[in-house]
Amino acid sequence: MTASENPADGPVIELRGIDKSFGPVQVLHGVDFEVHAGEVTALVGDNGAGKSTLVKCIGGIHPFDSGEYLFDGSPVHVGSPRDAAALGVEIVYQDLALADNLDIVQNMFLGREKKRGLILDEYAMEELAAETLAGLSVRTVKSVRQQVSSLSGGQRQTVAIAKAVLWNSKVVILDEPTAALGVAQTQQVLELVRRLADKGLAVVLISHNMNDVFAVSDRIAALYLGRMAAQVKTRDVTHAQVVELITAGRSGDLGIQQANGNGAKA
Ligand SMILES: Nc1ncnc2c1ncn2[C@@H]1O[C@H](COP(=O)(O)OP(=O)(O)OP(=O)(O)O)[C@@H](O)[C@H]1O
Repeated sequence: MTASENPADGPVIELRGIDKSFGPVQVLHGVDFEVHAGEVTALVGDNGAGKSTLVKCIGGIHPFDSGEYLFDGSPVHVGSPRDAAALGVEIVYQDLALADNLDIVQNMFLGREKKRGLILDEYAMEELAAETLAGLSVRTVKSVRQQVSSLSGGQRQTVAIAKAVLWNSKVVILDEPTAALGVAQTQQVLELVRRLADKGLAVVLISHNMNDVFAVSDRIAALYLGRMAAQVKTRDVTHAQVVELITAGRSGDLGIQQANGNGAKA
């Protein structure tokens, strides 16, 4: 276990004072954000608050204008998704980007196929795909050779998450993974999200669903109009306070200490 896998240690990712504009429009204003190993950090905020933009800065898709990006405590330059992947940062988007006409193994290794010489090592990929799914206690998928088009929404989300953790990821960012799912499938995906953190990964969960946020997160980071309104321990806040943070950018009865994520430990 490396230092970053111990939740008692510092954040895996720490962003300080991130500013980001698109042309004349400033979308992120001095945003500080931390994610910790072994924890689920829910990133919440109203439509247009800047959640996707922040995550795309973390994933190297958008360069930010100013601010610092620290990984395991050291400053890094993440200028492309490849840089982010090299650090072990993977983003699973809501629209998933799985190829329907390919099977689970082909999807999980798409663009990063294992080869023996010039030949695809189908057996090794099959085994690793099955191992990864089993390691995440995913039992709903019958065969790793199943076409992705035949999977349910929850199974697709599961495959997309398994694909992200296949590459020794340290940080997995999930963009609204339950948005299109029914009750039972949402439950399965949330359990998987929790297991990822329990295995030592740092998980960021973008969500509009307060029930999901409170069911699975350890911390909540609330963006309001491109500013970080608060980062708090989930156990230190109520639904009503989080809703206030999202809709008004503050919560009257939330202490400054907590708003800075330094709330008293229970
Ligand atoms: N490529 C872009 N060019 C110009 N403006 C952009 C671009 N991407 C995002 N924006 C603007 O930045 C702001 C924040 O958008 P962003 O998608 O980050 O919000 P969000 O919190 O993820 O919202 P939602 O919950 O609706 O997905 C919005 O006003 C949006 O119009």
